[in-house]
This record gives sequence, C-alpha cells and structure tokens, in this order.
Amino acid sequence: MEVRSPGISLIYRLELANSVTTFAKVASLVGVAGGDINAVDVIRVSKDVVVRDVTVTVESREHGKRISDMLNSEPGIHVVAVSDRTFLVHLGGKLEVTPKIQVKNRDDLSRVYTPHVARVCEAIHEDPSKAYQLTIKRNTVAVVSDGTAVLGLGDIGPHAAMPVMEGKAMLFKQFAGIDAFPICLDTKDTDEIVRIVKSIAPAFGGINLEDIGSPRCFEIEERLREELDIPVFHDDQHGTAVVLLAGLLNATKLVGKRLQDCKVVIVGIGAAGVACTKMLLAAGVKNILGVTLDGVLHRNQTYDNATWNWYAENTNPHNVTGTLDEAIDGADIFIGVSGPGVLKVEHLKKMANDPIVFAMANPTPEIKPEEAAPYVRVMATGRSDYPNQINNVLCFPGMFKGALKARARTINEEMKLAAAYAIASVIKEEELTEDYIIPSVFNQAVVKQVSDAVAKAAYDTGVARREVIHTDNY
Ligand SMILES: NC(=O)C1=CN([C@@H]2O[C@H](COP(=O)(O)OP(=O)(O)OC[C@H]3O[C@@H](n4cnc5c(N)ncnc54)[C@H](O)[C@@H]3O)[C@@H](O)[C@H]2O)C=CC1
Ligand SMILES: CC(=O)C(=O)O
Ligand SMILES: [Mg+2]
Repeated sequence: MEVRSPGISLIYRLELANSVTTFAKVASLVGVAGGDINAVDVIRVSKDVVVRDVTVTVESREHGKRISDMLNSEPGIHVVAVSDRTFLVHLGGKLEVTPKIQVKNRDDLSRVYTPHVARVCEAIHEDPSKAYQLTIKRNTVAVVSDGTAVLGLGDIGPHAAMPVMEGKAMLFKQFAGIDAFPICLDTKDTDEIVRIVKSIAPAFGGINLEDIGSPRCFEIEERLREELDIPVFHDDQHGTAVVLLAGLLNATKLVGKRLQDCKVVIVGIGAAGVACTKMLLAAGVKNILGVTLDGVLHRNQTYDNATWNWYAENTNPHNVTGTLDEAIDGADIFIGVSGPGVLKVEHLKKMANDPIVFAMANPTPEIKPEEAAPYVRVMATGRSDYPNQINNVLCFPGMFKGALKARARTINEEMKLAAAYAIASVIKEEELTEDYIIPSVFNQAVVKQVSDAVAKAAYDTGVARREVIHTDNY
C-alpha cells in the first residue's frame, strides 16, 4: 500500500541580510532540520536585504516551530512571519453569496425588489408550492450543526464547528451544484434545535444535519423527519452508512466473501456506528458486534442509552461479552467510528483471513494505515490523503441532488440503498483492487449515478412530488 504523509505546509517569510547569509544557506538549514521546501518567492529586494516566502512541508506544528526558532537563531536570518497554508484557505471564511442577476437600474430594482416583488410574494402566498419555482428553495440545503460531535473532535461548540460546515457547503456546490448554508446553533437543547430548524425550513429544499452528538441526534432527526415535508438527513448517520455499505460490497467481492456471512465488529456506537449497523442489518449481515467504551453491547445488560438497548437486542447473536479483545476474535471486518488509536496490531492478528479494516474516525483513524498494512487485505480510512476514502462526501451531494431533483418529501431506506449500490457500481469488477474499492470523490460519475439512482428510488417508492424531471434545470 502506498502511503504518503500529509504533512503541514507552512510559509516562512524570511528577511535575509545580503552581507551575512544566502538562500542556499537557508535551504541547507531547512533540509537538515527535516523540512521539505516546495516553493520560494521573492517578496522584496533592497541593497541590504532580500525578503522571501519559503513554503516548507513539516511533520507537525512543533516541527514547524523548531524550524522557525532554528532559522531565527542564525546570523542574518530574521523570521518575519509564519503562516499555515490551511489557515490561509480559511481566512474570512470559505463562502460568499453571489446574486444570479445584476441590479443595473431602477427598473431592475423594482422587479427584484419592491414594488413588483410583491406580486411574486402574493403568488407564493396563494400557492406555497410555487416557492420551489420562485425562490432558492428548490436547490438550497441547510447544513445544521450544534457543534457537539465535530469530526472526532467532540463538543467543540458552534463557532468552532463552522469551518467544517462551510466545507460541507462548498462540497455541496462543487460536486452537486447545490447551494448550501452553514448554520451552527448555539444550543444543545433538543426541543430548541427542532423548533429552530422547523422555523428556518421554508427557505430550504432539504436539511442536512451534521456533527450533532448521539444520542440526541436520533431524536432530533426523527422529530424533524416527522414534522417537515422536506428531506431531513443526518449525514453522520446515513451518509456514512451508505458509503460504508458501498465500500464493503466491493471489498467483500474482492476478497471473495459474502457480506451477509461476515462477522463485523463496529467500535463507536454513536451516530455513525448505529446507522452503519442498521444499514448492514438491512443488507442481510447477521453477526454484528458493537463495542462501546464499556465493552461489547450484549443482552445481559440494560443500558441508560435506549439506542444501545435496541442495539443489544438486535445484534451480537452469540451474546459475546468483554471488550474489543474478545469481539475481534475471528472477525472478517472491523469498522471504526470512534476515535484515534483504538485498534492495535494485536487485534489485527486475531482477525479471520483477508481482514477488511475501515478505520473511519476523523481526523485520526483508529489505526494508522502504515501500521496496519502488513496485517490487513483491505484498508480504508475517512481521510483524503490515503487510498480508499470512506467518507460521507461520496454520498450527500448526490443524495440531495437526487432528492431535490425528484422534489422528494423525505429520504427513505430505498433511496439510501440505491445510493450505496450506485457508489459501489462506479468501480467495475475488473478495476477492483485492494487500494481501489471505493471511487474517488473527484470521480464525476459518482454524483451523476447516485443522484439518478436516488431520484429513481424516490419515484419508485412514491415520495417524489415533481411530475417530470427536467434535468437541465439543475
Ligand atoms: N469517514 C466518515 O465519513 C465519517 C467518520 N466519522 C467519524 O466517526 C467518529 C464518530 O462520529 P459520530 O458517530 O458522529 O460521533 P458520536 O459522538 O455520535 O459517536 C462516537 C461514539 O464513539 C464512542 N467512542 C469514542 N471512543 C471510543 C473508544 N475508544 N471505544 C469505543 N467507543 C468509543 C463514543 O463514546 C461515542 O458513543 C468520529 O471520529 C467521526 O469523525 C463520522 C461520520 C462520517
Ligand atoms: C466526515 C464527517 O462528516 C465526520 O467525520 O464527521
Ligand atoms: Mg460529520
């Protein structure tokens, strides 16, 4: 397995005194310190000094700081500033609202705004379904979070959640042409979240719930699904489950096992873990074991968490007890949706032949692919810098594109299964390899096939509200 270290890209702005040092000296110092110079720009030249921006890949923030301190201590080198290229990408946020038409004169003004806009308002008042034709509703999704389960970072709050939600909104637009608004709520109260989302729903054709901690996420989604007539989709549950199933369909095909016959161990029985389990049960898998921080969920115990009681009743057919150490014995498939470092090499050695490991915690997986490589047949993570990225971004753009296209009132099981099979089918049987069980996010066939399959499933199951699909409009 080819593994690349992602590294951190830093830009060092250096003032170099001409009489004392040279850029060659800088390059040598950075190289010896383990930095990898990727680019050099001259910012300013004078008789005495040259100011250069030197872009360096470093292993960690600490490594970057050591290089900065080392350069600063050298005669003739002054580190003016250090910027992290990732932070630069986020400067001022990643999104803006752009009007589709320009207001060039009073006539335009009177049409897009008062007085003539009033006629459009009245038309919608008379027939609310016209909101789909005359407002942004038909192609707009709210990405709603309360910041309580952001990636694997936990409850970091609504302000800190914004970069992720802006990122999701960017992906909606880039991959599916859907306009999405990041909305981070400063409340963890279930009733209040339901009330707020219902109140903002008129502007949107769908609601993508994101990074809301479990078990509250289950009730929030369930109530919103019942009370709203637009699709409500908790991405961390269903997006993840759809992509997981797609990956497993291909991985099991590759290793020559029937998914239904596999023993599957899932660690992290939160939003993603519960939904992945339900998806696998729906796909016919019988032997699933769920592992929490307290061990394997089993029927001899009653849990405070209602979902875990359901889980214990519906999984673990042999009523295994203990920890991951016991659960992993003879497992064909490991699914990690928990946190970093949960899976050890010792666990891998106990798995059945041709182990399949999906270590999906973000940003740091349950085991590093380079550590697992000698012991697994198929390895996948949630990250974009390793092969086999099992990430819900393969699902949500196409899922909503299909649902909006059909003007579906909900997203049902059939639409999710259709999406999973569509993602899996992007890779032809003869193309399948250990490092290619799931298509790239950048493969344009993904959104097309997913959205077509989802829209078809919406029509087949009677939840579509649009009579004819005019694909050109989207
Ligand atoms: N690759 C992907 O597409 C996705 C990855 N994820 C990742 O999965 C993880 C969980 O996400 P959510 O389910 O949304 O969060 P969540 O907060 O709903 O659930 C996480 C669960 O994992 C448990 N957990 C944490 N450490 C554990 C350990 N060492 N052993 C057993 N259980 C442990 C927690 O107690 C909690 O029940 C995160 O790291 C997230 O980034 C989530 C959604 C999509
Ligand atoms: C990918 C994603 O949604 C997560 O890690 O939470
Ligand atoms: Mg998420």
